[in-house]
Amino acid sequence: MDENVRPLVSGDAVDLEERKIESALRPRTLAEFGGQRRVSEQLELVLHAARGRNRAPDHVLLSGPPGLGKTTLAMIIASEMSAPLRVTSGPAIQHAGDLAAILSGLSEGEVLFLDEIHRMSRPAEELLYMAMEDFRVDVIVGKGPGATAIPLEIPPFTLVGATTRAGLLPGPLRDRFGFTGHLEFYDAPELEKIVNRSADLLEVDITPEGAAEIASRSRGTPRIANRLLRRVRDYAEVRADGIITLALSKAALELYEVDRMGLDRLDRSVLDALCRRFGGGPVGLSTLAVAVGEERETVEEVAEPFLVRSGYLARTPRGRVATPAAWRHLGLNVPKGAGFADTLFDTDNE
Ligand SMILES: Nc1ncnc2c1ncn2[C@@H]1O[C@H](COP(=O)(O)OP(=O)(O)OP(=O)(O)O)[C@@H](O)[C@H]1O
Repeated sequence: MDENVRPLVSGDAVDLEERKIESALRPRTLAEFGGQRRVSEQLELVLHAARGRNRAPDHVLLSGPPGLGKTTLAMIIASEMSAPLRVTSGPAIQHAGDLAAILSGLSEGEVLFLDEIHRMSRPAEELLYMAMEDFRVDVIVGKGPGATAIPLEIPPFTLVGATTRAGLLPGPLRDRFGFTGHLEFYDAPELEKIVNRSADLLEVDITPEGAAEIASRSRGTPRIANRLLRRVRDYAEVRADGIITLALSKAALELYEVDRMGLDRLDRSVLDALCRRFGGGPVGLSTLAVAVGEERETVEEVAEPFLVRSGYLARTPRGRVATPAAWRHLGLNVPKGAGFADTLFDTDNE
């Protein structure tokens, strides 16, 4: 992503200090984990039962847009099971051997968190099938026709896979998870609680209205709520007396270009390109991404879920389409007959 246009709310690069704060704000137990009531309750049951049987819980697949708590839940699973946690990610596992090395180093009951599991290489994926089901991997020794497979037992472990794209996971992989939880965007009261909890941990004074304002502009995402809180705190400390009130939240978020619907620069530039350059669409995702100078994945995974959910953008079989709400949000007149007929087809196809 281009540094100059990195938006405040959807950018994923934070400096070390910010990372430390983010980590300090992570809930440590399911009881502390606000929202996602259904997934939380289901998971609580799975973990409770596993503890009762003194066995590693079934493998868990967590899906949903970035920043909703997948990593946090993986950490909670490990801590609720009093088990060690090992963290890796799909892009880091390019060869089956990389995965074999990780798996063979696991201790009994360990939780292996595999982020972005949909980006793992195919050979590694096939190795994972056997490990998940039989707690065994075949280590290939040698090359070519002389290569032999040596079976290697691995201790029972719990895989926690996380993905923003559950649909991209092959069926056989998905089927090997005993529990699948889909994380939804948070509603405003849930986010408000998260903002208040974080403010408490950061020892920041905040009024209920100030917290509500930050929550309402956080795109249903705790990571964004926490990040906005930190920026508003900066503003409060530098330009005021340190107390986050409604007026102060509004002024700070305006300065950071987060509008009252929670749209940031990236979101607005996607809508802007869609409406002004492509007449509202339909336009293919790749073309749209080039027009806003972003990676296809950034547009699809960072901006679109919120734009679709907020009713500004629709995915149709022929491409992305701006809805009348998008035109209005940009202060533009809605053109007559601007191809909204397809908007009922919510599909990933270009
Ligand atoms: N339910 C929650 N209650 C309180 N804070 C939360 C909750 N969910 C997430 N957070 C906070 O939001 C931040 C982001 O969460 P997390 O890293 O778990 O998201 P993620 O879904 O793994 O994102 P990504 O897919 O980008 O890795 C964390 O710092 C955590 O403090």
